[in-house]
Amino acid sequence: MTDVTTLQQEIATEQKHVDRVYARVAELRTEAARAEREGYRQASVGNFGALVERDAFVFHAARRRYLLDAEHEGLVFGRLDLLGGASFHVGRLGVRGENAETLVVDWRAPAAAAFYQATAAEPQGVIRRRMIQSSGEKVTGIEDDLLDPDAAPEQMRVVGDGALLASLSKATGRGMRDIVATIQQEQDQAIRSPGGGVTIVSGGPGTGKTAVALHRAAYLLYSDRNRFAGGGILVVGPSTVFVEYIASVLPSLGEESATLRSLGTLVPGWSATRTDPGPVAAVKGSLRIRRVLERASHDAVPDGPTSLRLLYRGTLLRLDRNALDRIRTRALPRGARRNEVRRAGIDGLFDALWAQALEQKIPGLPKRAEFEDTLAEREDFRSFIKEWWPRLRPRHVLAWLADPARLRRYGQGLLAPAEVDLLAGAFDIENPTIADIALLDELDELLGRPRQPARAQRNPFHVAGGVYEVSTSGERARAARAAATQRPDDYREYAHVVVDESQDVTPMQWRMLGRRGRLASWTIVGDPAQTAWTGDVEELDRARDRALGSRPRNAYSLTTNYRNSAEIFEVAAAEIRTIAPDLPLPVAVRSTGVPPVALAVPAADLPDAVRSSVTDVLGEVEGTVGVITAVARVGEVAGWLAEIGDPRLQVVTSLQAKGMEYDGVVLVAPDEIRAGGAAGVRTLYVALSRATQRLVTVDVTA
Ligand SMILES: Nc1ncnc2c1ncn2[C@@H]1O[C@H](COP(=O)(O)OP(=O)(O)OP(=O)(O)O)[C@@H](O)[C@H]1O
Repeated sequence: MTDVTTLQQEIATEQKHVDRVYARVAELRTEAARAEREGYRQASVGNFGALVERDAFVFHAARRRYLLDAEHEGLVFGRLDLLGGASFHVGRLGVRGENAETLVVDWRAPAAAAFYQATAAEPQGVIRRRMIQSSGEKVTGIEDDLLDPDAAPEQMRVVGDGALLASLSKATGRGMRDIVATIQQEQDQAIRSPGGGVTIVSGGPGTGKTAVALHRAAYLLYSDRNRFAGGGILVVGPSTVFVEYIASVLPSLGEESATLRSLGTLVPGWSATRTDPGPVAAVKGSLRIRRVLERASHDAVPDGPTSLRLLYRGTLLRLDRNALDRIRTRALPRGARRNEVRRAGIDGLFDALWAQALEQKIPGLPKRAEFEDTLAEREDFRSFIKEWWPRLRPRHVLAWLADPARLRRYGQGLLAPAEVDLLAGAFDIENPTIADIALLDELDELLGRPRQPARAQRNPFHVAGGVYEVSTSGERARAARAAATQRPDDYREYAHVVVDESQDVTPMQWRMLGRRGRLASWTIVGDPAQTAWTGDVEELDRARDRALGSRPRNAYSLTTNYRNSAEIFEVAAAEIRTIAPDLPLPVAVRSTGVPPVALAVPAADLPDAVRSSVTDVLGEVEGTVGVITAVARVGEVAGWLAEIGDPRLQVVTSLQAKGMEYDGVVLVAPDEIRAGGAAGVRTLYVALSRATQRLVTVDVTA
């Protein structure tokens, strides 16, 4: 133990430095605000080039001010003392003094890497690593690691024990705890993996995969801002609940250039939160469904015209259903995109009608070109085309799958009869599921877009009538945080794509992601043991490899569970061991001495038991409490708890619980989650590993 005076003296030393840093930050903030104001004042002067320069200047000043504000809390969190006597402080932001001397090194800078990577075995020139804890601007604690005792000068003091455990024992509240100060070596290596290629991070529950993914986004933006802020970083998570949960973390990392989406909201115009039952999801997620969709995209429109009749110069020309079908199929060879080849369909009609006209020897028949022009101008012909070959949207075609007869036809030879039965009734275009979104995206590609005449390039600064925009970047600067949302809705040129909980991405979803990452490097984080996928595993690997392309890969694995108490993880581990006895599991580093509670009650008593467990757990933890239950039960359970009305409480399905973290968890009827074989066990494993402090399971007795 460190004696109190030594600790106080060391805190006072650090406080002195921290005070100096905050004084300097206050100056920098004033300078940035002044630069911003000055920039605005120049708005009415100067030529076009000067205005652009001013825009850039204002933008950078505003961004700097925003970062200084955002990173205020706990700005300095570490210090390294090096061989040779030098030392420096590490923090959320790099800060220089008036004479350009370094006051704080940014945690993402190469110089700070040793703060995370040095160990006693490999000190990397570091003698003492110091974690500085603070509240606001006040230093409240210090924890040291002496990495190279032999090199330590006599007067060097070492205080505290176990900074990591100290930070882990804090309640988490809503939103992931910011781990920037306590990143561990194995995590740091994944965070700083090269910006190109594919970085694959795997690890069991609570090993910090999500934390690593988000810190990596922040690191990439820092290390190559031009490339990654310019193109943008897309971060994809499994559900909207999860995306909301992590959304607060990126701003706290000082990053605003990342776009966050769930798999159900990746396609503009759709926001799906509903999940399909496992077996349905497996069929909808499999690559076979792509061929089913392609067939649908080439099929005749339901309720479309079944024949064409035209009176031409007193003679009736007619095409019946078979003829129309033949023309359509000829115009749509495999791979053709219906919305792009409408012209071929119309040409097919002209061919057939012209042949009839010749055959019937219509008196005074003009040349073919004139014949076509006359027809093309006729209202009856035009309205036929509109109905026979309308512009199809993905939603139209997906809706056709709700018709069992069509589904059977499209699935012929691709889907087993039992699979067709499974899918019958599984499509509701008014309320699509998360899996349907990937199908809509696929259909968008299969259908294509009508060819538009090329438009003249617009000068982005041109407003109208020769007037040029002069204040755009003022707005841009104010909206610096919203930069990501300024991209068009269907933006697909991301510089980097981060996929969290990647074990649950289906083959069809990999295709959807692949379309958004054609030019990107990738970070993929996941845990195969947590997957709910019941479909073909090889197919899944193939689809993933295809999306990631031949880019070089770097794999990292994380081995320490920072979330669960050892007591809680033991229960989760026992569950997954029933199907994977040899699976390497992470080590939970923290013990609370509080064993999880396992209740079993008759069905009639379940509501009361759940209510009282939830009330107890809310009383025992300071932060959030998650009630996790099978999908089919969630509405009912939410009803039981409606009266509690505590904002810390969240009722979620076992699928929505993916990636989430709560201080206390009440798991309702775990058997119902387990039902359904290995995937059920994996889903239950996820649910059991969500709690940091308290876990109660409430089973139903027979
Ligand atoms: N080095 C660390 N120091 C302190 N806390 C950490 C560290 N790494 C991770 N944590 C914390 O551990 C918890 C779990 O992290 P995270 O959610 O990223 O894990 P995960 O691997 O994505 O989990 P899962 O696969 O179970 O969803 C979070 O509260 C995170 O802040």
